[in-house]
Amino acid sequence: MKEIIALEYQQGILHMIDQRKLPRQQETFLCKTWQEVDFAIQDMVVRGAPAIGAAAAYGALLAAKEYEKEPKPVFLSKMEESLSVLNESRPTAVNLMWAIKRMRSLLKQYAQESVSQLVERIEAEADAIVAADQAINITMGDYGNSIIPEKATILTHCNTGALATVGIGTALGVVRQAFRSGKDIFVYADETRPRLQGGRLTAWELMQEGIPASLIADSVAATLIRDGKIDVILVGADRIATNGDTANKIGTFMLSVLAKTYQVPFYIVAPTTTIDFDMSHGDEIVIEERSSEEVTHIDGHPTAPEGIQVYNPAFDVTPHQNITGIITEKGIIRAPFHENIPPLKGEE
Ligand SMILES: CSC[C@H]1O[C@H](OP(=O)(O)O)[C@H](O)[C@@H]1O
Repeated sequence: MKEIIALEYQQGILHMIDQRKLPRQQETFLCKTWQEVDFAIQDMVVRGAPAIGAAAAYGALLAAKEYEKEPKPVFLSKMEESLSVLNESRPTAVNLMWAIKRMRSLLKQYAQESVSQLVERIEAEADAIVAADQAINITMGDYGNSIIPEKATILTHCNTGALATVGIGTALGVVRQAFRSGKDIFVYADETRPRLQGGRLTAWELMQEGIPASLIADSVAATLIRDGKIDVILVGADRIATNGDTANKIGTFMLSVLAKTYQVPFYIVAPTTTIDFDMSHGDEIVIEERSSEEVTHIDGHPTAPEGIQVYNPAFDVTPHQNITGIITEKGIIRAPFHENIPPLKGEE
């Protein structure tokens, strides 16, 4: 089975699957400049917390290549300008800011080196972020598979697969590992209004993999949960506070309330790069608001009356009290999360 690769850097160009066009058109979006990466993240050509972190890292590399002929002071100044813009391309997913922070730290730590050496280090760092995410996805998938019963019916929300990462996925990575390990699982995938990441992207990934599944309108989940049809709910994350409060795609909070009411296990699946160690609770998380057209149009066709007011938050925050566990590459973190969320490596 051909692995899905959301983005790939090849000889000065960042190749991305254009996720705005899937599943009916499989097109590649080419980024030759950091500004094109900034646009691609904002317009969700590439999306998903880990994937946009990797995209931003290669955006930094494209900037470094663009400015590498400049004198070092000019190079460093222009790099900071580009990193600042990339850092603002989407506000909620912490992986983006984490990738930019890694590039800033690298430029500071090796500021005495030549520009060409700095460019090489930036490329190596971007490649390392990709390699790490690929490995982390497998480890998380295996930890997650340990809590998936044989013949489990799993509910997913949004897209948390290969298209949201640079590996096999987070929550959908757990689904993949369970399926690949031979478990007879079934998936209900929320279509996830308004951008339909579930209906377009997760459905496509599940069919590519041959995983038995049904696509559902988001509101169907409540009846399935009430009627005991769901054994476990797996969702991704964009930012996790150190008390376990988690920002994820809009609609996640509602699922968590249903899960708690009907005692269905509700797991977040995310790498520790999604934990914001500077944030102690979810109230502080900035929730991205996106355009009205995402709600009033489908595939560019208007569905709502012209001029209707729209409120379109792209994420919501699930309180830690509703979360059974957080599946990471370091194991499954359970409550009390503020005690069990591991310190950053090197801060142990
Ligand atoms: C690997 S989890 C990705 C996470 O990102 C998605 O948001 P978006 O499609 O807007 O980037 C969603 O919240 C997923 O859970």
